[in-house]
Amino acid sequence: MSTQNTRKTRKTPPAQRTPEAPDTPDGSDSSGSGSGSGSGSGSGSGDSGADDSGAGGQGREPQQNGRISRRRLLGTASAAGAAGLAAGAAGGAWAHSAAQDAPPTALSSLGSAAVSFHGTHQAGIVAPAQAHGHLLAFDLAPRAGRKQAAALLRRWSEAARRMMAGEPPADGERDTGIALDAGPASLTVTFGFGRTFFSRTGLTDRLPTQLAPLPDFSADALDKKRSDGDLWVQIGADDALVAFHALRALQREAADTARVRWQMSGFNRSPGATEHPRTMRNLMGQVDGTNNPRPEEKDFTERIFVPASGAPSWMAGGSYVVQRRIRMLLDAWDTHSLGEQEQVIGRRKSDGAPLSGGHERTTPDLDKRGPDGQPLIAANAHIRVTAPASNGGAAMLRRSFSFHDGFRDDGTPDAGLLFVAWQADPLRGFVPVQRKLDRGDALSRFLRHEASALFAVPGGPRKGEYVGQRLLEG
Ligand SMILES: C=CC1=C(C)c2cc3[nH]c(cc4nc(cc5[nH]c(cc1n2)c(C)c5CCC(=O)O)C(CCC(=O)O)=C4C)c(C)c3C=C
Ligand SMILES: [Fe+2]
Repeated sequence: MSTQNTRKTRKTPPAQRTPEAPDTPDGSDSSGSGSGSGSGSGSGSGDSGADDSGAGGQGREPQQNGRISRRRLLGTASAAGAAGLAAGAAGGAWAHSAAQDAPPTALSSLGSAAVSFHGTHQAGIVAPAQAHGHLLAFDLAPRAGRKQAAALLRRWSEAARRMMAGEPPADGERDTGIALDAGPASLTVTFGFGRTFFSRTGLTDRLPTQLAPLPDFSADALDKKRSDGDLWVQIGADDALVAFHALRALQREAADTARVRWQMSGFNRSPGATEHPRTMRNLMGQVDGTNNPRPEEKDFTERIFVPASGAPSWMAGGSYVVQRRIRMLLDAWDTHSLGEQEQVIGRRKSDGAPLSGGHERTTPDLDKRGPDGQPLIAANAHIRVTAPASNGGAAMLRRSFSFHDGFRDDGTPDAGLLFVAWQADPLRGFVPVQRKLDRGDALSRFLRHEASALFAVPGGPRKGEYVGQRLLEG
């Protein structure tokens, strides 16, 4: 599978690094050449076809996503301690003077990971979700049409390409400076088009049938002001300032052409926070993302992406994203015992293993019964109701962010999941599964669906192209 490419940038020249600190877990130099000549000197050539895989929601193995340089271990306190121990072991006057005279050594490798803007698919779909995310929709200004929209997408694409490479968003323009000192920190920027974009720009003949409005679900209590929108932007980065810098740069660039309709911010676990890369946890404490489709599965690409021969042609390599703000009733959730909580999902809370036995990656046995004759995974357990086998094979790639926007008037947390699901066709992904959930699974009574949106996310741009060019100029 060819997806967007990844590479490593090196902000810290080799001369500034301690000789004890290995570049990679096995101690080999991840730069390949070892010349450390700045951006693009890493093991990938930037556009060489390296895979942005790693399965959304899965733990981040350096070898899985090719995005991790100088081992993220160095970003942890224990790693900093280990580096200190190594320096101590070298001992003597050299170590002492090196500590005093050498320029400061980078404590973290998080910043140096870069994702390429170019590729078959846009960045920010297959790569694991970053620690910080901003999801926002813009509406075109009343006087803005197709020409202004095209100019905006061109400006946005150039700014995104530059920031994802660790550069300021525009040449010769005063940057805000918010991300100064940091590398790209795995920044990805992803752009999409909502149904209303096509009427605003006179492009209704190019409206994909897949952008038909989602059906009404009985459990929905949607805030229209925080739903839908002409344009969608997803920003993810492993550094909060890098993420905000991108958000601010794109919002400034929109200028008079488009206004923010809504914005939601979320988070995930920081890389390096766990001893080993692990699947994410959500705010209910569950391991979340285990049974996502995986890039190595043979039907992954056809499930998630529009094929090259797909219709409309401008969506080749693209995907459809459903975003929902789902508030969790955490106070109610917390009143339930561990056993009850595990029954709701059908998996163990500690390690995500199915209640039918095994470990996290064991296929759940939906037929297995306990000594009482009852199914070990309850009839209304979330994983039974959402399993592709229960929904005519419907599958989606979930790549969500948790959110916490303070506390509501009643004192309960305004927190939950910014659910983000990717699929080649929402009618074979989100819609049938949500229809089933809407009839009631055990989890639904702890959730409130408060906002919803569906966007067409075109394929990744080729070099020199901007996102959506095939739609706007094709
Ligand atoms: C319409 C689709 C889905 C919504 C909405 C949804 C909300 C939601 N889910 C969790 C927590 C978990 N979901 C898990 C699995 C899972 N969920 C969906 C779909 C929706 N979830 C699918 C398709 C699956 C995979 C099913 C399977 O094939 O086994 C799990 C288990 C671990 C995992 O596989 O990820 C958890 C936990 C929350 C908290 C939530 C809304 C806030
Ligand atoms: Fe789920």
